[in-house]
Amino acid sequence: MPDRPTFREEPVSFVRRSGRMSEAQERAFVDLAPHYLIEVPRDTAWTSVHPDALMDAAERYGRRAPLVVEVGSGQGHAIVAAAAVHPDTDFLAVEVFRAGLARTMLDADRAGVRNLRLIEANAPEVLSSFLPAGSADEVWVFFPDPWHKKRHTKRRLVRAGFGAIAGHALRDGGLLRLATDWEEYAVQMRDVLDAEPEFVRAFEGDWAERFDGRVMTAFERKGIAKGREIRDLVYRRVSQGAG
Ligand SMILES: C[S@@+](CC[C@H](N)C(=O)[O-])C[C@H]1O[C@@H](n2cnc3c(N)ncnc32)[C@H](O)[C@@H]1O
Repeated sequence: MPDRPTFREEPVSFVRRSGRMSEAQERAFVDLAPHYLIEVPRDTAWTSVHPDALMDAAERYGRRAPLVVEVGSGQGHAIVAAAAVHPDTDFLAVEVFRAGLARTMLDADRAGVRNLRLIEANAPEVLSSFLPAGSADEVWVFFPDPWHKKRHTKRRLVRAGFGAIAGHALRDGGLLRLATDWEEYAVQMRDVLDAEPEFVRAFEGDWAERFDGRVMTAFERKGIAKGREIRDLVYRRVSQGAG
């Protein structure tokens, strides 16, 4: 019996966007991907990470350092900025949006960022299959698609079961940081993670303080412009049985 979730049977939290990439973006894939992009061995379906593949961080980054993973990194604004100011930490951006990955590589290259790698794949698969257990110090989920229509909420990334998926990749004591401008999704995230035995709240009161390592992205700006509250959450992974 397989002991990993089979993601092809689950609704995914993204739609594949078509649309052409600009010339610069196409070039990023040719010129910059060899340095930045980690090719993940795949199963037959596009999104399926091969269940036997495992990332060797020391080989990928050429050293051993704390690892921060951002899932759904979009254009890469947050992770490129963080990688630039924390050269002693390794960063991994996981995204399905090719033009966003291209933009991330171009910005990283321009900023001289070398401690960043990118993966084009369905994030839950990367967290649960490709990253070795306990290999990440932090997992970030900033402004995930809210899928606000009732019939779509099952597509949300942070839903029942997500704690186990993120918890697999995180080391004991590691942090799961989240932010959203969608109040009802924020409440769902908190309910889901409060119920996960391997996580405890790392904040007091109803919501966490704004994470000062998170730069303002277009999604946050848009939420603020629409008068929405930005909600931050942060959870600490505890070893099973200790929490
Ligand atoms: C609303 S955007 C936010 C981007 C970025 N975090 C920010 O704050 O600017 C959400 C992003 O998550 C990506 N995404 C959604 N589901 C994903 C998944 N399962 N795996 C990888 N990326 C995903 C989407 O392609 C999109 O770029």
